[in-house]
Amino acid sequence: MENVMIFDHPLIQHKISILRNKNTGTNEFRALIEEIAMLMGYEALRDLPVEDVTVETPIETCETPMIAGRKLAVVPILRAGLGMVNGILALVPSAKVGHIGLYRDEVTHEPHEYYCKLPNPIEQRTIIVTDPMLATGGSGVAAVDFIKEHGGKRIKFMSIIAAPEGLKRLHEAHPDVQIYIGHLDRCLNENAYICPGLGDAGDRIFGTK
Ligand SMILES: O=P(O)(O)OC[C@H]1O[C@H](OP(=O)(O)OP(=O)(O)O)[C@H](O)[C@@H]1O
Ligand SMILES: O=c1cc[nH]c(=O)[nH]1
Ligand SMILES: [Mg+2]
Repeated sequence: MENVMIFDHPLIQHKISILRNKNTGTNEFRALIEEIAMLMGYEALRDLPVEDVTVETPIETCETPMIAGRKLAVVPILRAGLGMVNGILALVPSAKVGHIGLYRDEVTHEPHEYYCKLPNPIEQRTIIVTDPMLATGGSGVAAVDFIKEHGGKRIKFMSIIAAPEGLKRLHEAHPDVQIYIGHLDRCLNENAYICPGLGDAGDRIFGTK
């Protein structure tokens, strides 16, 4: 699938396996989510724009590329996406951070928006949307719809675990969005949870269960 990258790096797979374990506690879970986001971000930011700056080395003056951090925005989908933000900021500390608050209705599984604040203007920025779980894809599609309505153009979407249903839905709704997935799982269950998945990512990151 064009614009879809599914990671097969052993470090990412190893860390995802620890996340899946129901006995992994909140501290370790949170740290792993951040580490995986950083590893995925390293690859997802491969095409980040750079600008030449003048630097004096001990030998001579040269023109050398640096990342224009102000051109990146990280936009987590609350709550669980928040857990990935510091992993990206460790790579690009000067990136701006927006927030989109969405929760899934427990019965219909439809996303409901409760908060949105994006860096302004957003048009010129590369935007990385983070959410560890891409299940039905409803939240991902709604978040990207929203960012596009606000003028966002260069959008990347990063999820640690995806169900085939959610990946297909997001890719079909937004084929221009570059999607990065840590692992593609088997399917959704009757409650729209990912199988085998890792349970409720937000609850596990914030210890709310
Ligand atoms: O692809 P979907 O079917 O839309 O499901 C995925 C969404 O569900 C979870 O959020 P949740 O509603 O549990 O909110 P939370 O992050 O606050 O726990 C998850 O973090 C995604 O945002
Ligand atoms: O498996 C799932 C599906 C949606 N949200 C989660 O946190 N986990
Ligand atoms: Mg949740």
